[in-house]
Amino acid sequence: MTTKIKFAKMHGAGNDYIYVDTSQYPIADPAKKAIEWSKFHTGIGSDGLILIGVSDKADFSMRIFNADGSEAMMCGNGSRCVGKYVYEYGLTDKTEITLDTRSGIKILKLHVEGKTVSAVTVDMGSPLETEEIQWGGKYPFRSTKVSMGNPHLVTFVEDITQINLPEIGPELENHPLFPDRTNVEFAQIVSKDTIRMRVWERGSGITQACGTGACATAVAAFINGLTGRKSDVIMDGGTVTIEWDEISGHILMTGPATKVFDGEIEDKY
Ligand SMILES: N[C@@H](CCC[C@H](N)C(=O)O)C(=O)O
Repeated sequence: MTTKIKFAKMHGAGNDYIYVDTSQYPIADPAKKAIEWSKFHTGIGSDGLILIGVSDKADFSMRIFNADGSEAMMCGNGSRCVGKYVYEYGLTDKTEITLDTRSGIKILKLHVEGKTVSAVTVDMGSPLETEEIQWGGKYPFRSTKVSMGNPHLVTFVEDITQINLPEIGPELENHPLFPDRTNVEFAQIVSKDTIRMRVWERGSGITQACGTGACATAVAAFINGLTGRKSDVIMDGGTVTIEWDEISGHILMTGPATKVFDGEIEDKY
């Protein structure tokens, strides 16, 4: 059988996903569709698939599938785009939205200009665990593990241009220390409130940006005394601002959300 699925292609700082409103277009096998549709030559082309749905605990729900079909716990850039989607497609007129994710309920604050959402601030909750790793041998650096609901490994280096991310990214993603694999960030401190970061994402490879990765990087920078509580994280596709609130202990991520195009694709099952 074949049905037609309407979707939106959106990106947050260049981190691009296919967004489907499952209240209108249920997807039977999202892991399979994420693999098929994410392919650049034979699919739509994306870093993965995001499903927007209903929730009995929050205004909306979000599920995120990487380009390899694995389901992740959370997506920072995706959550901002979900905020833009539900407002601009008329699913809500609220500018403060609760979002049910596999890593808990997140609060989105929409920055609206006219009828358009230009940016979104997401309360990402508290970082769950942090741990320092002193590598030896092949890896001449120290890294910080940070969980933002999903796992990250952040390494600060003097010169980020010297990092061969296509080689070291998958090695660290699949290192035996991380049985569930990990997202891998390399970062360079630019100033007390600015960080340059590149990412190898678990399940998607090099992406232009990673919201949870930016949060993890800002957390690792602060706990290592490299920055203050608020910093801009500059990634290949754009910049997000991360603030670790001293009173709540929560991470606030502010950044852009952009629609690229609307489309329709046949779902054969
Ligand atoms: N790009 C996302 C994170 C997507 C999930 C990640 N690859 C994982 O497997 O944990 C973001 O913006 O946070």
